[in-house]
Amino acid sequence: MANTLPVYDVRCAWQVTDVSAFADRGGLSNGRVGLRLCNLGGSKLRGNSSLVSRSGGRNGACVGGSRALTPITKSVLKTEYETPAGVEADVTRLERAVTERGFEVDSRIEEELKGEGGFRNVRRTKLIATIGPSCCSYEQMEALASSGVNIARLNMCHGTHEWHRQVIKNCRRLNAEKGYGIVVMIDTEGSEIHMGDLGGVSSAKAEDGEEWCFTIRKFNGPLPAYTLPVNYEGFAEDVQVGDELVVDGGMVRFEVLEKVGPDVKCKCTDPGILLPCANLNLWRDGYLVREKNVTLPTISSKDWVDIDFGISEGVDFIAVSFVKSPDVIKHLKSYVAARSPDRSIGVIAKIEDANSLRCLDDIIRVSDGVMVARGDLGAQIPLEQVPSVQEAIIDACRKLNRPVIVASQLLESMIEYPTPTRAEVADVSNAVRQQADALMLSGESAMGLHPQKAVEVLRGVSVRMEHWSREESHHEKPPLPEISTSDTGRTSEQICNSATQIANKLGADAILVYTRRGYMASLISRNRPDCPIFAFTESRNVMRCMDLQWGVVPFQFAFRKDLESNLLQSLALLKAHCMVRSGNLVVAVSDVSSASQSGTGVLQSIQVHVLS
Ligand SMILES: Nc1ncnc2c1ncn2[C@@H]1O[C@H](COP(=O)(O)OP(=O)(O)OP(=O)(O)O)[C@@H](O)[C@H]1O
Ligand SMILES: CC(=O)C(=O)O
Ligand SMILES: [K+]
Ligand SMILES: [Mg+2]
Repeated sequence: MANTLPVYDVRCAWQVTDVSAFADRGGLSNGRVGLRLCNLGGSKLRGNSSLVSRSGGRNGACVGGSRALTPITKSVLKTEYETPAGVEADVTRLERAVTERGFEVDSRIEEELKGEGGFRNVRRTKLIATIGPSCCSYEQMEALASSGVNIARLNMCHGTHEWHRQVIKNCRRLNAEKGYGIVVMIDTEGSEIHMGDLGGVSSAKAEDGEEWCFTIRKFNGPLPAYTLPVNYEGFAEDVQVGDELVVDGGMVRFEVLEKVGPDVKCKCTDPGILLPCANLNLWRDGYLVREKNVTLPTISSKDWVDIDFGISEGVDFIAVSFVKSPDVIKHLKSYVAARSPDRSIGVIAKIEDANSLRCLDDIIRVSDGVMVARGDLGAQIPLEQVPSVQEAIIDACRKLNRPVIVASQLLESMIEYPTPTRAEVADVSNAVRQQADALMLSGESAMGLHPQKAVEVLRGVSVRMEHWSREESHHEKPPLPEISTSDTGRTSEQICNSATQIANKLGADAILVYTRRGYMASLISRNRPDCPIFAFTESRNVMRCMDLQWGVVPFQFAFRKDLESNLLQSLALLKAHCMVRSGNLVVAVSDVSSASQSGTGVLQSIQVHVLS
């Protein structure tokens, strides 16, 4: 079998290993493995479904799947906190930049601003890439970063802490050596019902009509044929004969035939590729069976270990899977605040559990951001509801002033193919048009064949659609409801709303905001102004956290005594570095309190400045 492989463009060793594992398992005949590899080599066989069946669903390319290579090992709870790896180098570089140059900004943005397009072409939608075996080396990550990735996501369902630590190190190194501002997000596994690992192989294929056994028995090493382990002890008790078992958001489906002790015998009704740790959902008489998942903790004991790992590594965001209520987010936020008193870590609520839709606003209010996790969400609510729920979540986040990420299957076919489908481009465009703060790649970057191309597609589509939306809906934005409750909050909010209106009316090139914790930057971003938002802050931590927000370009900068001095000083620096030009018009606001000359209180103002 292996002899046939070199004929084709098989790109890296793990794919070959993987295929042999696959072939050994007897999942596919040798001939078909050969054909699949053919396909991995490029686009020539595209659409030739008689040769390459895509009935494996979204994971049709999963001979390239990778879990077998990075088995999950048991992690050890870290109680002592070390200095997060590489954070020091990153901080030192930033401090040096701030002292030597007076400010710090992501080198990629700096290049963009110096270029032809200047302000106008700055991408407003932020890009997130899940890091996996296809893109985890320093060079591969550099390629993704140079194509515009703002945030690296680490899915704690896969890989060891050692593996994740190395990826985080690569991020720090890129920031320190290349001047990038890559932000790090971890994503918890959650304890919803899912399959265990597949005894060391990276995937298995279930064919139509085959009988498989889902079992709560534990195995060490290879699994018996047609057997799949389930992580949840109550599984065999909870299922009923006739239930539909939906795997991985609908990629494979089974019907429950019979229960025998710890084993549940099922018949495959929708064939496809089974991946380790894939989520399982039960449907009965056309309804999702919810009871079982309600009793499982949102943050499992493994998740707490992973969260401790994230805190000790100095990550910027923690995304929580299968959030059901606001309480868990509140709990985690206070835990993180106690464990990491000097650095804030943003907590992102993933909306993928049907229960979360009943208390969506409350969840959004207590979170630092939200993710529309369409993969699992699509298994818990009817698929045709996903687009309207996505729009509702985006709107709710805008109203409540929280950043929102649209995730999963944006460019799913690019796991295999070098170009996206037209439908995928339309889906990405739609999310950009809805003005989500960020778009996220999952398998496309983690285990796909074209991670960099996928990022480039997101970037290209974002810039194009943002441009088009600005032209189309100029000044037609409906007013947002007021969100502030305190007097100072209301003042800031009105200042930001008015600054945006002024900037839009005057066709400003940028809004400059001087902000200590990023709140004012978020209030401006919430208005989705026509021009980019340059957000100056003193804190590196705030700078990183602001990078999730739509249209915000974060700068680190040492504040002067008042808005006017900050404005003049930062413009002089930007001009000296060719990032602004004569004739540029900027609107500036600040939450850095400046005592008025007469000493009678704090003055907030909007300044308009045309560069000489
Ligand atoms: N660190 C990793 N090591 C190995 N494979 C990975 C890693 N991260 C992601 N992958 C692969 O990429 C696929 C898609 O990644 P993604 O993060 O969307 O995970 P998922 O398991 O589908 O679940 P979810 O996103 O709902 O947590 C995974 O199924 C896995 O095969
Ligand atoms: C991202 C994720 O967890 C999902 O779509 O299910
Ligand atoms: K996850
Ligand atoms: Mg999910």
